[in-house]
Amino acid sequence: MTASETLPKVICVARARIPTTQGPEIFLHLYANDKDNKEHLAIVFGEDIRSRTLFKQRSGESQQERMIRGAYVGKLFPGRTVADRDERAGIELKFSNDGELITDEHTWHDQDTLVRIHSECYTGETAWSARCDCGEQFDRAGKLMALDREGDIKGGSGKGVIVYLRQEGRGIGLGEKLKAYNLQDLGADTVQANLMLKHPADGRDFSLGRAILIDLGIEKVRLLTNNPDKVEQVEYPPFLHCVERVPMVPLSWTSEEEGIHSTEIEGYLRTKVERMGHLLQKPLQLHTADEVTKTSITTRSIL
Ligand SMILES: Nc1nc2c(ncn2[C@@H]2O[C@H](COP(=O)(O)OP(=O)(O)OP(=O)(O)O)[C@@H](O)[C@H]2O)c(=O)[nH]1
Ligand SMILES: [Zn+2]
Repeated sequence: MTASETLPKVICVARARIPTTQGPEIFLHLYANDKDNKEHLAIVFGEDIRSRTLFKQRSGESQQERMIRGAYVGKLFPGRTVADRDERAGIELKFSNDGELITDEHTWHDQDTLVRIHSECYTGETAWSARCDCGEQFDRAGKLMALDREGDIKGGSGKGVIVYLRQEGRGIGLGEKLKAYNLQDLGADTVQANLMLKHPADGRDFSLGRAILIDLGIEKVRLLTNNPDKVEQVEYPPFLHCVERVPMVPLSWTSEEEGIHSTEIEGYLRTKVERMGHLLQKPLQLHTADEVTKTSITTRSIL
């Protein structure tokens, strides 16, 4: 993907601090755009990852109005009157003559950033579905962004972005996805079911994800995905570059207790690998010496 490809216009409408039940606070950004009328989101770990469209100064706008939109530096507290300066923290943002945010030490830039471009999945994220791993991926992405590392995976150390695209059902919407589930219960796989409903296997468009990342000043992306198409979509020189693909191995593949264990999930993952080219491989199950004398390496059938 090169910069000659048109980038949709996005504008961050509002941002708010969300203390989470998991520990770290996040900054939820809501976007409007010129391609669809959906409210795409960015879940941002780190106060200093700043949306350029949110922070751009608007003529005639008061400091109070800026704070209400979420275009403030540092922390809000009762009695605060200036958005662009946090007296308590001693931080002040600078702007160019035409009101653009000037990137300085108070704004995250030019560093590798852990990113997930995640498509909405109501069933997997909210309805406890064991048909897919979307909910697990969403949770793990957030966890990894808060951690310095998890096993041999370098985390985000409190910095990261989950771009949350309202592309339910790989873009076909929840109603059609429910019909696809019924077709799957009748024996179709997730690709066949989409095609039988006269939809493309995967009709998603990640250009809004690119535009949101660029708006947030992200340049070098460590992308949490198994989907090669997402890696390709994030390449947008000279603005955006995927420096690393960070695999998301299903928890159930490395743990008997954790993760989703269901017949449906095996078929879902199998289809991703065999029919959608996802880069997923079951880790080798190494028998440790104290379990068996032989040191054979056995691999469970991949799928
Ligand atoms: N049409 C259809 N969509 C599904 C089905 N199961 C999950 N989905 C959708 O597939 C999408 C999952 O996408 P993501 O988890 O963001 O990404 P991915 O393409 O699976 O690749 P990763 O980044 O490796 O997770 C969501 O929009 C889900 O709603 C299904 O059976 N049929
Ligand atoms: Zn899902």
